[in-house]
Amino acid sequence: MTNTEPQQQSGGPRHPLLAALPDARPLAGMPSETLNKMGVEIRDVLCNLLATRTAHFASNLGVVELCLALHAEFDFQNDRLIWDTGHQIYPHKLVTGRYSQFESIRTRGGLMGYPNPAESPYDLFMTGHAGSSVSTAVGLRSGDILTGHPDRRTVAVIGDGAFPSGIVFEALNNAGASKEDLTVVLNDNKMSICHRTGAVASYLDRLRNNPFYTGLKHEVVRLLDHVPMFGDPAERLLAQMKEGVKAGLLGGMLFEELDIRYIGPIDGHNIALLRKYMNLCKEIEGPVLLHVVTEKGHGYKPAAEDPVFFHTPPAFEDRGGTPVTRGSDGCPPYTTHARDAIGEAMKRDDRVTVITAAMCQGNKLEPVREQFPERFFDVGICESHAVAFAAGQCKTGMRPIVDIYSTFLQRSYDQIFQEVVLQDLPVVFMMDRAGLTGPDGPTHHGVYDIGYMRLFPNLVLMAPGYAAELPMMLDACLAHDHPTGIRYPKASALEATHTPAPIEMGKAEWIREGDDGTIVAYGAMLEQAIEAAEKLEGELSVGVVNARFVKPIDHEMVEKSMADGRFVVTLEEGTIVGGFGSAFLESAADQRLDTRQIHRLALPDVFVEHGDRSDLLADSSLSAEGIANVCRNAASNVSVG
Ligand SMILES: Cc1ncc(C[n+]2csc(CCOP(=O)(O)OP(=O)(O)O)c2C)c(N)n1
Ligand SMILES: CC(=O)[C@@H](O)[C@H](O)COP(=O)(O)O
Ligand SMILES: [Mg+2]
Repeated sequence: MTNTEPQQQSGGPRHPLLAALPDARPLAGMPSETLNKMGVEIRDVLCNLLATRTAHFASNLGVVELCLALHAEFDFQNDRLIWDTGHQIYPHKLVTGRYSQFESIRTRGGLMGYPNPAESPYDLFMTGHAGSSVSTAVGLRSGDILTGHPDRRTVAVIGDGAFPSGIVFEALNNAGASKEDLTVVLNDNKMSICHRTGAVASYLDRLRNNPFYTGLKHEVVRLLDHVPMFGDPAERLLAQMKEGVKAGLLGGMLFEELDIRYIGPIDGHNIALLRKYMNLCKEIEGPVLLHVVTEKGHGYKPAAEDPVFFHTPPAFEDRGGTPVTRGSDGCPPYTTHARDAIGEAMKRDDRVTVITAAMCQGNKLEPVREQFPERFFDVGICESHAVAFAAGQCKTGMRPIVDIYSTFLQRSYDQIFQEVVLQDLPVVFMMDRAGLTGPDGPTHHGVYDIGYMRLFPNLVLMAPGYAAELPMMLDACLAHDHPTGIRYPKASALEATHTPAPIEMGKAEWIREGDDGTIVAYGAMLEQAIEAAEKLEGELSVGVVNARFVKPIDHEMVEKSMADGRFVVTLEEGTIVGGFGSAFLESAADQRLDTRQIHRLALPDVFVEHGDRSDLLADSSLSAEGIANVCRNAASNVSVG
């Protein structure tokens, strides 16, 4: 499947070099040719993995040589290594003693798809959000000095997509001033998930054209050396230009001016060269930025040609060099409905804009980008900026939609507070992936937004229970002159058969009435609620409410659902702490209702692991069967006097 197939030894293991590695230490003694052979094995493992499941692919293919060179030149049992974001961690896992468990990656109970300190001392932080690597590396260096370990070296590897995050510049600001030893490896593959955007991207493009990389440096410096240093003013001007040009040849002036030595760009697929420059970095005192050029998807041609699709492709089978994916089944996901609703709103009203923080592909916004290029904004992995930018647009009378995954929106909490809700600006937050994200796990589950958003005054928060509601909700948000938010999970959207009640701010929708109890679902859990009520027919008469709003919550609905001592089961795909169930309890308590009738079903107050979404939901009784059982218990246990 790889361009360079590993040689199967008769009767031997398929990946003899990887299989023989207890940890990364033996790499130090290996010649670069052996490491190249190990690289072939790693790519073979990666390609085979993708035949079985969706996983991060192109980014991992691109860092194989970089990973091997790093582990050959440093000892990360003692030294410190942080992979920014962590989605490109697979080669690192394969060489740090986890080859034999690798088959389990991204499955329940198996290896995580991100760094995980519980798995290995080689993984220092559990991460999945981009941008923090340089900061944690600067902190590690500082702590190692304070605790008497100045011998330890510190390396952060950060991609060009993550690099423009504001926090990276905060860290470089600190690193340059501290003058402590630190190596930042900038892995420049010209890609974020989509094509990278912004001025830093253009700067990196210019650095790539640097003669140092293109091989012309020696030649140009030789020519410049023939420019006379003394003589008439014209010659002196030339001499000054010579120094300027030389500085330009070295490139990286942006970093040099911050007291960070810039080296590169160098070929990130040449292990021997990488090792040479890593050694140079070790020699240099103070912070160094090593600019490494790689190809995302390197070693598997289709991935190199289409790194956007192959960032996290669905499982595919390689048929003679052509990847063949299985067709998807089921109803379209909420994300598709959200995208269509955004497109329609932009068609109708030219004040509407959409802002993504580097997730155009994940949010399926490509057609919107094509149709409305002047009102589509990809600001890069800069969520805080995205929100403040939206606030600025809003002030001018525009109607921005901020389309960000729930978990990544956490990065912009203060901008939501200060720039948007405190100003009461009508920004619309579309919180995609609000719920369990399956194999990505705890770094990516969007399970906190209900709690963290509902604290703010002015903000109206809602969640659709079925597909047709999403465009109705977006229209309601855009017609509302205050901040609003809509949350929806990574799941296919229920195609409800009833005629939806019109959206009225703060009003729930009754789906069916019941004499014994009521299930009140916030968002996509409505599907399981309806199924549970149907299962219980003949046993219990259970009503179903589509709550629609967590803020303002429908107090009348709360009162009515509990009337005559009926039990209530609240449902949400979010943490039990401070979520919809809590809002329901608060409303019931404020109305002096008997809160013993209320049972909250939500995700537990722990970090939920990675795994299949429906399995993880079932663990918390958030399956139709689980909900039905809770209703049965509630009916038999709750006695209201
Ligand atoms: C804060 C945050 N926002 C968005 C993402 C989603 N995301 C994961 S990887 C990625 C692209 C990263 O690009 P780069 O750092 O260049 O790594 P590459 O995949 O190119 O190797 C994005 C946008 C994230 N993980 N964290
Ligand atoms: C590493 C990262 O943050 C993204 O690649 C993320 O895994 C994408 O998630 P989706 O596949 O749900 O878009
Ligand atoms: Mg990149």
